[in-house]
Amino acid sequence: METRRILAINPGSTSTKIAVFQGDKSVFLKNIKHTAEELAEFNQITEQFEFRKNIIMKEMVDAEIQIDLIEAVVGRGGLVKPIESGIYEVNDRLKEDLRVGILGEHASNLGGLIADNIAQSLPKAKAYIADPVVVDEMIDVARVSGHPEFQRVSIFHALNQKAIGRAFAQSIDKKYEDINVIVAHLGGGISVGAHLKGKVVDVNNALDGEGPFSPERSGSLPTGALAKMCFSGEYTLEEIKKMIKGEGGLVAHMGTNDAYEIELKAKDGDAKAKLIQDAMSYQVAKSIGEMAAVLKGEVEGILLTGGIAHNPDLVNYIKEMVSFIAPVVVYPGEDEMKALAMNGYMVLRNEIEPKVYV
Ligand SMILES: Nc1ncnc2c1ncn2[C@@H]1O[C@H](COP(=O)(O)OP(=O)(O)O)[C@@H](O)[C@H]1O
Ligand SMILES: CCCC(=O)OP(=O)(O)O
Repeated sequence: METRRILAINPGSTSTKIAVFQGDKSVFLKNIKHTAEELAEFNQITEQFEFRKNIIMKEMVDAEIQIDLIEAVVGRGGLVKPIESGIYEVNDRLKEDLRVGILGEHASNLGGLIADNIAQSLPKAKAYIADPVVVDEMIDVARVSGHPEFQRVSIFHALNQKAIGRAFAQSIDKKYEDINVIVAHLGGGISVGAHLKGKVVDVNNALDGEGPFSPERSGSLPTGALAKMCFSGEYTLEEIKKMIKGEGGLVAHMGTNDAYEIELKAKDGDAKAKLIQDAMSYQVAKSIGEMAAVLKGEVEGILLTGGIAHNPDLVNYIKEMVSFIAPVVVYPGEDEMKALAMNGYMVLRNEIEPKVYV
């Protein structure tokens, strides 16, 4: 029996997920949900460090995990500099970039920081991040926006999108690097990526006002109206930023980041809940159509994943709009915990060399 233990830490915008693996077997998995009110008391993501770390430690103590035996702590990577896909050992430069949020603020910035803090308290553990949200494989033409002052950037659920792309490829006995797929991750944020033979050549910036709206993000907004609002004198920059991330999307329309609550309300006959849920589904389907054009229609599968992919009404809405492109396959939830842990396990087995963040 494999004794090496790996701790995977995944701070998301609406949850903190933790898993402990013994070798390649999951021995503990927990998803702690955070309400919008609970998180509203923190002005900056780094202020949530103690809150989220304490939850992780308490859950492991309650579950009687032998913490001292953990040899690798792998956090979901955050908004560091754009980097290639892979696993990176946490070093001082990485920590500094996560702390200042060199590309912005997101809960995943805490992944590497908490992993490092926990690893340092253990006798033989090292800390890593894997496939952070800034994995950048975009083609040049996709980077150009409508004004040279603005460049499109790759910020998305890279870890889960790639894990699901690989799982789908395996299910059809092909290699991820040989097929084209469109992956829509439907979580606290929503990203829709065009995977061209193993590279995500275009994807919406899921964090900062691009693509479909999500439980807590506005997605693309009418630019002229937004500019006017910015200079109306009625809002501070912080307030506008919150409209785009944190208090946009479902939170703004419905007062909650819980898509399940909206699903139940819509089922119960609440017309507003149904309209907003349909609008979110409609925007996801439109983005999938865009990515089909990026892949010139050569699409092996459209893969829906993330917590909201549990919602059958939303999934059916999207399927009706996009099934003409390619078969739609649903992977509710995510494969991030396993992906994080397996990256750590491969390092422990010397099967892969962790990359150095510079
Ligand atoms: N069984 C379910 N049915 C419908 N929606 C769900 C279900 N489980 C989770 N969700 C919704 O998924 C969203 C969170 O997705 P998740 O991928 O866990 O996000 P994140 O990692 O960004 O916090 C929440 O809005 C939640 O309400
Ligand atoms: C920063 C892009 C990834 C993202 O949106 O993650 P969450 O859905 O966990 O917020």
